[in-house]
Amino acid sequence: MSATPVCAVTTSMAFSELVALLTHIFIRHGTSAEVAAVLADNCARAERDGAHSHGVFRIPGYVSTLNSGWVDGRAVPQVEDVASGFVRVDAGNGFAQPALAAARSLLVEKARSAGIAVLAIRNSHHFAALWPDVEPFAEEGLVALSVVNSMTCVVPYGADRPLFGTNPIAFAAPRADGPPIVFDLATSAIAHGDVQIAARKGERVPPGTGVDSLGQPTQDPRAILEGGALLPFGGHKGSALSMMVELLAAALTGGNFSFEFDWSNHPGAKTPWTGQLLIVIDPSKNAGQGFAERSQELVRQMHAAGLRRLPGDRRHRARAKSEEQGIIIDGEELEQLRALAQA
Ligand SMILES: NC(=O)C1=CN([C@@H]2O[C@H](COP(=O)(O)OP(=O)(O)OC[C@H]3O[C@@H](n4cnc5c(N)ncnc54)[C@H](OP(=O)(O)O)[C@@H]3O)[C@@H](O)[C@H]2O)C=CC1
Ligand SMILES: O=C(O)C1=NCCCC1
Repeated sequence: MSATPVCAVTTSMAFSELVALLTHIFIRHGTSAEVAAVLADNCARAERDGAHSHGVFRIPGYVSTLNSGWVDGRAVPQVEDVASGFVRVDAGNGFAQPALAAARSLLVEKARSAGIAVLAIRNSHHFAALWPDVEPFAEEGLVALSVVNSMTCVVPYGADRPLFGTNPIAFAAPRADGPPIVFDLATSAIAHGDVQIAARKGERVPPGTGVDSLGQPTQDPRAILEGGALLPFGGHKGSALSMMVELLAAALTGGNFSFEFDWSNHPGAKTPWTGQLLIVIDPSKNAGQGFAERSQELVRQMHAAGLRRLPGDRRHRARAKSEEQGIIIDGEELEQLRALAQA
């Protein structure tokens, strides 16, 4: 499919066409071809699935981060086989996804032989959605859980100032008669990316998501971004999960806590320099339990109880639509991408 204008302000692109454009932009701004391929695929998947806060919206941020020298787009991840169930990767100040790609086969081999394996990625940057990291494991019959910490912008429940990142948690599990069960959520009441998008569109954010520079509740995204902060989802419960993410993604991997890095010497840098942890489980080790059938039964009962939308359903609907009509890109965003491809 070639880029076809859908109307005055949007353009439809095939997945492969978007990947090619993004790959070109990444290489143009200093990544190796290997890194560009991984990041472009990751970002195009997000756009395809309607995960706009982590789709092409992020490309100018990747570019300014690369141009600032904050991240090494040519880093070659170093994979270490640490123990029977533990793999460690030093991402070499590169992005986390190429580090995961480098360690993936060893991680799966260990999970299949020991029943469980942990991947700890440090010295890395994660600027994307987490579900593309976990979903493929469930497509292979494995259960995967991942956490990443991001930059300080969330006030812990009961505290006076921001300390945690928006710290997402993603989970994927196979099921018998459908796509894997996947959820991926920020532990803040709203992702930072969605606050930026609301600010750009001149929209307000939902109540209870953020505070201004005086700590007063606000629905003005600019007040949150300019000196204000976000709140955890679900009060003390989301705050506890966010604390857990700091421990698993930073303390356990050797990465930075959300408050431990300072990009002030790298103007334009946007990606946090933190850590990522993945836990992969082979459910077949619990012989005879038929995990995928049991998860299917859970889904069946949830639907029987009246549930209309499972986590992941909206993404799969968006994916099906993109596969039918192409990925719809906003005209201004496409212009910006083409400019970055030339710059
Ligand atoms: N790299 C980083 O440091 C960070 C990345 N992020 C990313 O930001 C993205 C967005 O996070 P967030 O805004 O919290 O995500 P959402 O609140 O939009 O969605 C969270 C999860 O809940 C599901 N969901 C949403 N609404 C419903 C509903 N009504 N019924 C059932 N399920 C529902 C979603 O499924 P569905 O997708 O189908 O809508 C998704 O799995 C994530 O991909 C996350 O990884 C966030 C913070 C930091
Ligand atoms: O949306 C968010 O929150 C973030 N996304 C990418 C990395 C920084 C935080």
